Amino acid sequence: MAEYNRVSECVGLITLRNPPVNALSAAVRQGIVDTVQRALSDPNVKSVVICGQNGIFCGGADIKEFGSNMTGPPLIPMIHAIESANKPVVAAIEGSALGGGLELALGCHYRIAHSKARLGLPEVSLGLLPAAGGSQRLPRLIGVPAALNLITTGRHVTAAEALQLGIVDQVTDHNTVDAAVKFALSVAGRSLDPRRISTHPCPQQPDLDALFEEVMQKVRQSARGAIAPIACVQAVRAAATLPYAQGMERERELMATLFTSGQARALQYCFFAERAVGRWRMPSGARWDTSKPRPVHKAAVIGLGTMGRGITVALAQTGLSVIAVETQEKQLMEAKQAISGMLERGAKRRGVAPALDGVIYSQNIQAVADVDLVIEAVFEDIALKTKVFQQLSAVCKPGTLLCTNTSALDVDQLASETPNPELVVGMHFFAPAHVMKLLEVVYGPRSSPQAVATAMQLGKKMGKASVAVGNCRGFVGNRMLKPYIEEAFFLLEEGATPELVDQALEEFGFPMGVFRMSDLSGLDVGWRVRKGDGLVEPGTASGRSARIRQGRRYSPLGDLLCEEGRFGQKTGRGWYQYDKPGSRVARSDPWLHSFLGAYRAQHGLVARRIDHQEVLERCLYALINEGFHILDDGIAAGPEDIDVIYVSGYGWPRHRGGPMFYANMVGLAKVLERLEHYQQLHPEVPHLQPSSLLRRLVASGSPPIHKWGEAIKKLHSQL
Ligand SMILES: CC(C)(COP(=O)(O)OP(=O)(O)OC[C@H]1O[C@@H](n2cnc3c(N)ncnc32)[C@H](O)[C@@H]1OP(=O)(O)O)[C@@H](O)C(=O)NCCC(=O)NCCSC(=O)C[C@@H](O)CCCCCCCCCCCCC(=O)O
Ligand SMILES: NC(=O)c1ccc[n+]([C@@H]2O[C@H](COP(=O)([O-])OP(=O)(O)OC[C@H]3O[C@@H](n4cnc5c(N)ncnc54)[C@H](O)[C@@H]3O)[C@@H](O)[C@H]2O)c1
Repeated sequence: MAEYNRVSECVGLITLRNPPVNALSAAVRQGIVDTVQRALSDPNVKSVVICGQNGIFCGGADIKEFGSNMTGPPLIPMIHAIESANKPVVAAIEGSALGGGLELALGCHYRIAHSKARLGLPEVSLGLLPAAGGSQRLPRLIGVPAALNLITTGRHVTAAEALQLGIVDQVTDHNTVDAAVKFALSVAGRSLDPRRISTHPCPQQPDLDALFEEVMQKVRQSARGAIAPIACVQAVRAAATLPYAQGMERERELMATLFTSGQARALQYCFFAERAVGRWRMPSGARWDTSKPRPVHKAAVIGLGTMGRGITVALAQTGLSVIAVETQEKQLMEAKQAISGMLERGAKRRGVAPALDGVIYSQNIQAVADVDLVIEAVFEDIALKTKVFQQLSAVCKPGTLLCTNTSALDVDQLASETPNPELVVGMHFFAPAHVMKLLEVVYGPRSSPQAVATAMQLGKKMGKASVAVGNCRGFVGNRMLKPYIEEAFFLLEEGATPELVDQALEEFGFPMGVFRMSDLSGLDVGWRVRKGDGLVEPGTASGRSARIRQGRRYSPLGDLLCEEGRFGQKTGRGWYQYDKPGSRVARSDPWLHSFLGAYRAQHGLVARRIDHQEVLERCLYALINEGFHILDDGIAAGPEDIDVIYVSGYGWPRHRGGPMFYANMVGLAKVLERLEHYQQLHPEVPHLQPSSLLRRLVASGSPPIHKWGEAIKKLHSQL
């Protein structure tokens, strides 16, 4: 709703009231229509101010309404009525003015913003475009290049940048509503014609065609198959080349296509999923809203290799004091230099002072005695980690939370080696830890809810998409990756090339296919894990039996490449070749193709034609199938947790919503049918055997994804 008051005798003050972000729900839109009409028809009112309650102007259209039948007055005529008003209307912007919120403000004649406010048109990240006139008014106000940048990226700008761009007329450090009321009084009676943005032409832009061509090319490249950024460019082009009314018609047409698209559904699902994972729950019944996190002021990182350095930076950047411990002197010196560099570069980017003094370096584990939380990032070796945890338990003050960044070791086992297993959780960061958005917070049966709450809160402070998951081999992300990678290896054996597999996955929307990714992260990483699992048998045994290990199909292709010293980018050779070790540009490698030919011949395999569809089905459905196992096992509390992990940590294209959302879109029955098909062809591959949860969901009528939680509970209670 919107509340109306008369202030300073002749200013009509309209306050949007719809917590938490004053989204433009049907009731708010009706409230605005009614209160604007009331202000305009009151002869005592000379000007109008629109603001939002609780320090936020407006978070835009109510996204929750999009999936339903939309009722209430539409936004476009509502904003048009404001712009056409014969009394000045001033937007008082505190907090955020985003999407429809900024479009509402652009319909006002003036905009006053608080210095801490943020403004933007983020519709593109929801698979939409600013379709309440934003795509037409913003270019008219700030010019085509700046509008293209804001609308195609959806980025939020600070009040200072908004002032510089000309989006707002004034920025205040004081009470924004008071400033806006004062301003409204000062402009009462002035001509409003120059203030109606829709009546302006777009500022002249030389070589418009070349500009749009260049932007379109860039946008297509970075969109990786997403359609909204392209529609955004088309809408701005309409603003630049057509009269306003025709531009609005084009905006409507483009929005009509986007609004009902699967991509918009996927992106809006991601928006809510990212918020839903913060409301974590454990199988014990412990939950986010009943578990109080401990305060963390001082933290420690043990082991300053690749991960420890990034974790130290991430912690220091949130303002924590960090004790960084490394046993090797040379490593410690190198780490100090690397961490300082990262902090300096990060601070420069954010325009703040680097938190160099926030980090204290030490070779002595005793230095961590008074920290509130420790993150261990030493070598992946259970004996070493156990020793470190025992030392920490002896050194740290009572109640210090002990976290491990292990990628694959058993968090429960580590916990059981400490006197206080309830204080132990996994904090699984991804490399580089100060950049990657994802954090898996891994709890074991003995982790206390408070420990989980503390790690989740710390993750949020670091700006991570933090997801609480149960303990199992590979947790959620890496466990699902295993069948995906294995299928890719099998496809090579059957006739595919790394180029074909990668192309199919990249066209699907991954930034890198599985083989280019493997070259980047290093083939030796998986090799070490497979060796540890007793799967690697050096040598050149041939035939089918050489490819069955531990009772299931196994491809030694990755091991054979490692035996050749081909570890990927770092050695300049892997699934592709590189100009030199460390180079990033992958080129097709004739050696690899002859190697594959010789391998198939040696194993009696006949290469067949494999198409993109098969690559996608085998790799992605195997991964999705593991996701269903994970849900069935209770390792992830819901499909949103899996999807957030994949979108924020594994490059799953956001416009496809994550693997479980994708399965829901494809249709569970279809996923099941294809898995059954491939399982018949490859009976020796257990990960192609459809999960019983998938079967049960299909048997219960394939409920939509937001009902899976309920369905899983019901199915479990029937077991
Ligand atoms: C605002 C934020 C920056 C606040 O962040 P903060 O961290 O403080 O809080 P949270 O993010 O945790 O949010 C708290 C809570 O609020 C929920 N929420 C936030 N924003 C919205 C929203 N806009 N709508 C609904 N709910 C919202 C959030 O989910 C949290 O609740 P939860 O229970 O999930 O924990 C931050 O929240 C933020 O960034 N919000 C999103 C901002 C945004 O993206 N805005 C744009 C929205 S889309 C839009 O505005 C579109 C406009 O251009 C209007 C277009 C008109 C459309 C009309 C339909 C036309 C149909 C076309 C068909 C044509 C047919 C034909 O003609 O033929
Ligand atoms: N590298 C990745 O991509 C990645 C991703 C996620 C998780 N992890 C996990 O993070 C952990 C660290 O991995 P990394 O890649 O950073 O390893 P790394 O080899 O780069 O660094 C480990 C560091 O720990 C130091 N160290 C060893 N024993 C120590 C001790 N007792 N006290 C203090 N320091 C000690 C070593 O000197 C070394 O500098 C592992 O458990 C790994 O599985 C790695």
